[in-house]
Amino acid sequence: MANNYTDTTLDQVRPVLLAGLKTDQKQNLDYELTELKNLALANNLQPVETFLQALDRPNPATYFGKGKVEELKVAVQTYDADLIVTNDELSPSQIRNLENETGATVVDRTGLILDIFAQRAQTKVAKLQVQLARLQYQLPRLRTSMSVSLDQQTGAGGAGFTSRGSGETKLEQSRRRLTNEMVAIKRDLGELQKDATIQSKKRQASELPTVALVGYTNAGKSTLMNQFLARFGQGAESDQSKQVFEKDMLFATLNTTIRQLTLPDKTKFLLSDTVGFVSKLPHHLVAAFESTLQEAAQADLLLQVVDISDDHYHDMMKTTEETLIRLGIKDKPMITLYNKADKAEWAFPIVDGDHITISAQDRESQDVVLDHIKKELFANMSEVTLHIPFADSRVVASILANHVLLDQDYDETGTTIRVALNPQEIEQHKQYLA
Ligand SMILES: Nc1nc2c(ncn2[C@@H]2O[C@H](COP(=O)(O)OP(=O)(O)OP(=O)(O)O)[C@@H](O)[C@H]2O)c(=O)[nH]1
Ligand SMILES: [Mg+2]
Repeated sequence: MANNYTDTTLDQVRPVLLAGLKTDQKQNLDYELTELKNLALANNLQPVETFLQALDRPNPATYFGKGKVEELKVAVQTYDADLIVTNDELSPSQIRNLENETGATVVDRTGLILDIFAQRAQTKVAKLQVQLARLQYQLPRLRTSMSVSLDQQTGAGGAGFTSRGSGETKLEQSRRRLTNEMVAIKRDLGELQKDATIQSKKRQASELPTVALVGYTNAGKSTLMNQFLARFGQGAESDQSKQVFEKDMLFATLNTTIRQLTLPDKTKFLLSDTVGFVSKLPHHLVAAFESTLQEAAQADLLLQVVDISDDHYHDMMKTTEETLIRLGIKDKPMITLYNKADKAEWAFPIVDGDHITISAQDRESQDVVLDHIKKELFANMSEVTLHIPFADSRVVASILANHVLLDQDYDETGTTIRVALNPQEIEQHKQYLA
């Protein structure tokens, strides 16, 4: 099967061949290839043709079988394409052999994702995390680039050492350089993340519940965050410069932003926005972004944002679920937001249990989402009557700073108030229970 991406007007971008294996009946190749194509486009590459082969298992030497390798070699010349992108992560020797056989540079899905992350990284932490992931990916592959020329000289195709002496020493030097760099990055990240840990502890101490936006990349998480910030952010946070970055592109967000929202009824909670997911997220990247991604693990409630205008939205939801499990996040309360209903031409807002169809920019949708968040977060609140002596009147003030007053009365000994509190707060104020 060959897809023709006929848009050849973009001559400034590099033509690229996509190639993948079908090894498993259950595999959703169509979804994976659409993703791969989008990842390539995000890297300014123009896919010109897709090559697929059904194999029970990848060829250990060249990943593809002999015939397909030959086809790729011909296509490299036909399209004058010097790049092949593969759907799976290849071993260093598979990449090297495929490069030798086809005469093109081979980049696997992991390499492609790492390159996009590298282009997008803005903050110091994100830059260090991406660089760490890249070095970890490069380390076992060092021999690839070094030995391409060596193999060509000696005519050796298979794995193994093709050179001793100066070449190997250089390899050793490169390895040491990479390893040293990785140690330095980890140290710097450790320092920067110490601050983050302190802030996270402070947040926990503030006892405000946390809600985390999660989901596939480009689903609309940051857009929703900005809409809420503009309406309920803390003073300056509703100003444009304090908004998070939202854009129609893969991996617009690479860092985590947490902000406090205060609703008109005084309800307060923290909302976090973080990196989006894609299927087969490289494990080096997950490891390097661990602390960034862990924000969701700390949350009391997840909001999974789904782009229902994308035909593959079911697969994207599956990818999100799988990624959450990989991060050790399961059994957390979650509200699913079917977003971009305006684009998909679905009716909105529509509530179906914990699934809500919305459009991120629509106020009514936002209100419905907030109602649900409140129900989830404060489901365990109960109305109580407290009798607080005048001597403790600052307790009245502190409760009313965060809660809506349902009823109030006075007598000669103190104030009686009726409010909805959570179990911890009830415990905290139990001496005043009337
Ligand atoms: N039509 C429509 N577009 C939307 C909606 N929500 C978001 N978008 C657009 O979708 C694109 C991606 O939005 P973002 O908010 O950056 O997506 P994200 O989930 O934060 O993406 P990453 O940070 O890359 O993971 C932007 O161009 C938004 O304007 C919506 O409800 N309707
Ligand atoms: Mg975002």
